[in-house]
Amino acid sequence: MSNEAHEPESPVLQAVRLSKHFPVRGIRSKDVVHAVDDVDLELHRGRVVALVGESGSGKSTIARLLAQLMPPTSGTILLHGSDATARGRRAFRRYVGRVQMIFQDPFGSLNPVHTVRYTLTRSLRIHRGRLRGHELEAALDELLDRVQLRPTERYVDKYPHELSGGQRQRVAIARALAANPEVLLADEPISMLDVSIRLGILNLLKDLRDRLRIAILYITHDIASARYFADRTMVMYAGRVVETGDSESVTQDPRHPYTQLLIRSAPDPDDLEARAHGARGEAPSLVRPPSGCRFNPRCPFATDLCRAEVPPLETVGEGRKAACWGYSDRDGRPELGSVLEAFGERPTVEEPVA
Ligand SMILES: Nc1ncnc2c1ncn2[C@@H]1O[C@H](COP(=O)(O)OP(=O)(O)OP(=O)(O)O)[C@@H](O)[C@H]1O
Repeated sequence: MSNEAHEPESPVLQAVRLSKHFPVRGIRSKDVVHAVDDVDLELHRGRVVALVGESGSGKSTIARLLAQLMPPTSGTILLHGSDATARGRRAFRRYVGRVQMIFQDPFGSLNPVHTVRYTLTRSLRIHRGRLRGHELEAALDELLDRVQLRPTERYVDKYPHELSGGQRQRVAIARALAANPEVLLADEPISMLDVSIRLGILNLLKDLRDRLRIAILYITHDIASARYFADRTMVMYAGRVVETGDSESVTQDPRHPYTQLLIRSAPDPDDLEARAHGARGEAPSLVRPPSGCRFNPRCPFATDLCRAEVPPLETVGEGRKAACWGYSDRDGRPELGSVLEAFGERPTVEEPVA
C-alpha cells in the first residue's frame, strides 16, 4: 500500500529539507551549531504529528522555523503546496493567521496586566477585524467555550494570576483559536503543568483536531504522551530525523537503535542521559557533529559505514521509515541486536500520561 492510504489529503503545511545553523559567538568564528539538518515534515488536516527527542535535538527550532519566527538556513516551507516564506509584515500577519503557536510556559506567555477579555479581544481584532458589542461578546463566549472554560462569564474578566496553570494554557489556546488557524504548533504544551491536568489539555487538543480539523505539531520529550495523542511520531536525534511512522508502531516496535533507547528509558529522560553518557560517552557536539550517523558514538552496533556516511530515511514497514544502515543492504552494514542487552533492561511504562 502506498502512503496515500495513510495520508489521504495533501498536507496543509510542509517542510522540505529544512536546516538551521546558528553562528557560534566569538570573534571571527566560522563555526555553526547544526540545530536542524535536512528535515522533511508534513502536517495534515485533522492529524497530530509528534516530534520527540532529547533536549537540544532541534525540536523547538523546527517549531520556530515553521512559525517563521526566524528564517531557515536552507530548505522550504510550503503552505498548501506554495512557498510560504513571508516577506514583509503583512504577509507574516496573514501567515500567522493560519499557523499559530502555543508555548510551553502559560505563565510567561500571557501578559499579567491584561484580563482574559483583553487578550482574546486583541487576538480577535488582529485576525478577524473590528468586532464590537454583541458580536464581540459572542466571539469571546465561543472561544472560552471551545477551550472548556465554563461558565465563560466566570473566566472572561480574570487576570492570569487568578487562573491555574491549566486554565492559563486554555486561555493561550483560545487566543490561538481566535485566528481560526489551520495549524497549531504546540511546543511542549503540557510539560510545565501539574501532572494531574496534563491529560485534560491533551484531550482538549484532540477535540480541536477532531472538531475543527486543525493540523497539530506536538513537541514533547515524553514519547508516551506522543503515543497517546499523536497519529504519527517523528523521532529526532541531534538535529536529524531518525525515525517516523504511526505512533503506535514507533512506540511499540521501534526500529532505530536511538528510538529503542528512548522508549526503554521512558518516562525519565534524565535517566536516558545518565545511562547513555555512562555507557556510551557524551551527547554529540552540534558544532562538529559526528560524521555519518550522528548516533554512531552512542550506538552499540555502529560500523565503519555508520561512521562514514549519513544513513538516509528508508522504508522499514508500512508508512514507516528509519535512518539506520542496519536496514539497508549495504556492505558493512551493522548487525542490529538488542539495545536492551546493550544498555541494560528497564521495564517500559504502560500508562502514557497520568
Ligand atoms: N538562537 C540560538 N542561537 C544559538 N544556538 C541555538 C539557538 N536556538 C537553539 N540553539 C541550539 O540549537 C540546538 C537545538 O535547540 P532546540 O531548542 O531546537 O532543541 P530542543 O530539542 O527543542 O530542546 P529542548 O527540549 O531543550 O527545548 C541546541 O544545541 C541549542 O543550544
